Amino acid sequence: MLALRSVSRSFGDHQVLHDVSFEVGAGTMTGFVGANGAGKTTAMRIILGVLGADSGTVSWRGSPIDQTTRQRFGYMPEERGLYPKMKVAEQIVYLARLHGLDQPTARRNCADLLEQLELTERADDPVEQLSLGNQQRAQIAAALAFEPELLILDEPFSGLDPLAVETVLSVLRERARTGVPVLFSSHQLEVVERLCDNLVVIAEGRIAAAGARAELQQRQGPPRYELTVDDDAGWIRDMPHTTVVELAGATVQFDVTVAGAEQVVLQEATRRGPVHSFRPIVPTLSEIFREVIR
Ligand SMILES: Nc1ncnc2c1ncn2[C@@H]1O[C@H](COP(=O)(O)OP(=O)(O)OP(=O)(O)O)[C@@H](O)[C@H]1O
Repeated sequence: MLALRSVSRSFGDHQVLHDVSFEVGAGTMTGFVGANGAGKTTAMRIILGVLGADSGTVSWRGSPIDQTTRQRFGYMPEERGLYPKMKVAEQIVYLARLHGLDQPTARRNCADLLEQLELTERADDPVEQLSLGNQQRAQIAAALAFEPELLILDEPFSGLDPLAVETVLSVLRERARTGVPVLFSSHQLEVVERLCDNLVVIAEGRIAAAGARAELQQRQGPPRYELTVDDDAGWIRDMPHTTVVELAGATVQFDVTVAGAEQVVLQEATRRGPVHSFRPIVPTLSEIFREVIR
């Protein structure tokens, strides 16, 4: 498990990270979400040791991270980093070899990854001749080629078309399934909440929320329901432990302040006539964090 504890960092008198703490567990895909400039890249660079923290700690499997440990982390930096003139496969094999893999394993991993990422046909092309989306897939292959223990990816989905997002996602999910923690950044919460079960939300260098998507959705506000009956639903105003949020003729949205109050409302509705629909309203994370991520 990767753990950050109270990590702070300033550039001059601009404090970019304030007491940042979160964890990325084995086998989970964790989305690290925040607006442009929120501090995602800075935090990732601190995890990778490219940058130091002013205070706080980063640990991997309970121990501080050293140079040898870092060698086993796969990183896709924001500025990308493949050599434009080198051929795709040659470069991936080279990088895998740099991380200690023998030639046959490096070649095999490269071929497997290119196939999974649908890049096999471009294996012998120089990186600079690939479209930006394909260059991005090649970057992802490079980060994965040496069988890393941990994956840190800076905006791996930006600029990819929807089909490419699915391809990259399935490759990352497969890694996560084998126990590799995957942390990836994005400034698009609506993308991340669809792609992963765990999220870390950062706003202006502070962690606004962290945890499982389902928990983050539940922690916010009282449970809300929507009911549609046959005619005017105004009677709901007199029901106990309910607060009407919106009433439009036969359809009403209401919050309950006591668990089970919604069942009493439903019984009353049924007693009065036909019920056309009744459902809990679970807000999307984009709705919950609208103020935080713009
Ligand atoms: N080397 C640096 N020197 C000075 N300021 C920096 C440096 N690196 C980052 N910053 C500042 O730190 C803040 C956070 O930047 P960072 O790149 O970590 O954000 P981010 O969340 O990754 O944003 P983006 O989505 O735009 O990449 C920004 O205000 C940025 O200008």
